[in-house]
Amino acid sequence: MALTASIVAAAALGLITVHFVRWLVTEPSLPLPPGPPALPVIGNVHQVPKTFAWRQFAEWRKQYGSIYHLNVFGQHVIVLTTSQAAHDLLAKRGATFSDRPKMFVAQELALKNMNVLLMDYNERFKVRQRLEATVLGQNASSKYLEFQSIESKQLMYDLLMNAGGKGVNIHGFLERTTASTIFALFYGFRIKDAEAPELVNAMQLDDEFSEFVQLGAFLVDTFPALNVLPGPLAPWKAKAEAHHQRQRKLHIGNLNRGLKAPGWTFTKQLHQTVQEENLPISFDELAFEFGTLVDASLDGTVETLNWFIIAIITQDNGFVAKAKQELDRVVGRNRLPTLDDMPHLPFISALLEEVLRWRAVGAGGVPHFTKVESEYQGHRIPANSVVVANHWAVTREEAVFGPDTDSFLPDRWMDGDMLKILPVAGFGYGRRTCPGRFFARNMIWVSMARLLWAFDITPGRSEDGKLTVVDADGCTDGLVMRALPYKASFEPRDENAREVILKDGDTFGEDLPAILSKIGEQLNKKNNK
Ligand code: HEM
Repeated sequence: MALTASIVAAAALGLITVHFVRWLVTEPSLPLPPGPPALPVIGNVHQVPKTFAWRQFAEWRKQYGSIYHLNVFGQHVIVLTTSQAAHDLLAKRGATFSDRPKMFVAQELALKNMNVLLMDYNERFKVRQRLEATVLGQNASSKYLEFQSIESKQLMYDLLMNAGGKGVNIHGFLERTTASTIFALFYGFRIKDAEAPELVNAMQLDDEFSEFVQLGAFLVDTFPALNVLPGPLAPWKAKAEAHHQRQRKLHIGNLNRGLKAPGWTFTKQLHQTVQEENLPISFDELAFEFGTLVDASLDGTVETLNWFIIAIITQDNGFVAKAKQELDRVVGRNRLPTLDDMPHLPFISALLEEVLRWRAVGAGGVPHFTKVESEYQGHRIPANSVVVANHWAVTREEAVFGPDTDSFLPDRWMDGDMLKILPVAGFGYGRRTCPGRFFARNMIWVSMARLLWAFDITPGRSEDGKLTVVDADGCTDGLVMRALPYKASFEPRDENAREVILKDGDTFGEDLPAILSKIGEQLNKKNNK
């Protein structure tokens, strides 16, 4: 009896202890980060603007500081507004903060879980990340310089031929340049102009897809149980399936083309790796992997270059003349600058950093997700929170970047080592940092250097000859902040510039298979070492 009583007492004590420990672990012992006051059920939904929400998110830093909390229909959203907070959580605690929020319609229905950007940080994702690094890492990216140089020469030629005088909307030329570089390396064919069906098709699908990733676009994203509804009551199902089929047709068609193309391609290289290493990636999945990379590469690169032109037109406080002086001193007037000149052209590199800061094209940030609860600076970050670094706010931190963060001031990158070691917000953070950043940087740098070396760039003129006004703040909403259409005029700076561009600027006669084979040889020689 005494033994039974002792056992009962011990069991009771044990249970109390377990409950106490569980309470300690699970009960919210720390407060949530501060944030705007929430209403029952809808939380802060009524305070979040329907468009350009990222602007309000950046504004809230003034009231709530470097980390704040929103409630969106019960979903915890943690917004990070300083470089330090973003780096501390998304990079230093990457093992915890590298998943993605569930976007039911986009990821599960429209893409059948085949889009790497939306995948959770799991083994499946890591296999793809490793594959991407073999063709997009810093070392691999150095093998594409010659081809990137050819495409940027073509850009100079196109602008010389088409964008002088009253000027034109040059977006299509920038789009062609990036797309052609990417499509050639991935699939073995170049893009002649912005009307090429391969490019038009990809851009249309990209626009269509962005509808699927708008916050609140589908109620079923918030309540996935609604997906059991039959077709007529669940119109998103047919819409997502039709989109999936269109994407599949495009990506499978491109992959087959890349595998059959003469010379080396990304598709051949990675398809071979998948087979040799017996990786668990089906043909469809591989096709979608390439499709995602192509989509991700176009927007960021094209829009960053486009914002650079707008900076030249609207923000010139002397930086254009300074850049031209540096170029003329180092490069002279008889050849285009090349990526080999980079170490000697620090001001051009400062321009690149400043445009990535001034107009980080993913202004609202790309959301991460955490499945486990954690603590930061005395605040509780609940399990299953969306965690997003607001790039607009992070890039406007005066304590980091100095005063006047809304202005384009490249000199802020010329002195002070602190900025040089900062993770660049524009490419995201930690284990989800953009894998295409080396490739993109080279492409943008060489184009920027050549544009400044070759042209005087001014706003375009209207039919009656008046200078048009370019709005540096006008932009589209969405995941990528695109500038609104504008006209710009590109006149060669001097006869030398015209001659150099004309000399071998039309590059469509180049032997693409030979160039690609050489890239493949160099890449694999290095990889095998
Ligand atoms: C200036 C050009 C570019 C910018 C500003 C940019 C920006 C970004 C950002 C902000 C992210 C999200 C990072 C995060 O979640 O924290 C991202 C992801 C990604 N980017 Fe880029 N990107 C650019 C060019 C490229 C290029 C050229 C490629 C491929 C060739 C590429 C492929 C990707 C992919 C696949 C992801 C998804 C990574 C993941 O979810 O883990 N990007 N990029």
